[in-house]
Amino acid sequence: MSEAVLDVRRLQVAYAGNRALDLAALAVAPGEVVGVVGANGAGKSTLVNAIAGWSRGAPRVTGEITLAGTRVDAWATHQRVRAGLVLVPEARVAFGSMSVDENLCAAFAALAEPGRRVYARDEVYALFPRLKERRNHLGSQLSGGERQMLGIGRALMMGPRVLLLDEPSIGLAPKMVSQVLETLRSLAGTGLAILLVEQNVRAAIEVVDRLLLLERGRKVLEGPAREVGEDPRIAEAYLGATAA
Ligand SMILES: Nc1ncnc2c1ncn2[C@@H]1O[C@H](COP(=O)(O)OP(=O)(O)OP(=O)(O)O)[C@@H](O)[C@H]1O
Repeated sequence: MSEAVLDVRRLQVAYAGNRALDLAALAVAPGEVVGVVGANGAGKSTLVNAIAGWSRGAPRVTGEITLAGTRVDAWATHQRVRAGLVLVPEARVAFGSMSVDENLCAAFAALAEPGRRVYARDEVYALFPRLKERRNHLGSQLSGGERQMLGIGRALMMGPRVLLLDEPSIGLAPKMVSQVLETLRSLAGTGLAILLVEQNVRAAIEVVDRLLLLERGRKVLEGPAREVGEDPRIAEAYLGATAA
């Protein structure tokens, strides 16, 4: 496997003194899709938010986050985005009162550098023809799946090296879930590194290379998707997720 483009070590996050995450190590290589699963409150969102440098509230975050060989953990969110560490937030539209087209045009335009593909708006439309059909619709009028496509499209226009996604399948119809996840798989085929938080374990197993199970902020299992998928602890998490 090629060298990691995202390398996370000793990442600890606490909210008001309560430890929400304590992760010894996590690495994602170019072209790799790593899935993070776990029950509600396991620390999945906390993990991707801490890597992106974004948070609700004011958690205390310590640890090393290295992007393409450069430490970024002391950087502000926008600096990490400029460097290619881009979070697609959970089912939200950037600008609800702007059209799809305007939302895409408002994406910060990254400089092309080796290891980064900066998508043009029309390339996003080629990837998601549905968004092109809806180009003049307001962000607030989009369905859950269309919002997710718009979020991914905006992220691609920022020239990501690493794409972080927080539950892209949430609220989507099963067909749309597989469409979005398959698109992520094909993006990884172009060399993009993807870290994907997913409650839909069954769908995630279909597209990820490696799966990591978090419990109470700690990694309790990590391995190739198929192997880990057979572990009873994953089945429990999966059943927990479907019962919710
Ligand atoms: N802003 C915050 N302030 C205080 N505690 C928080 C905050 N955000 C998360 N937590 C706590 O940190 C822990 C991890 O939460 P997190 O949202 O990361 O879990 P999750 O695995 O993403 O859960 P879910 O699947 O429900 O989204 C939980 O105990 C949660 O209550």
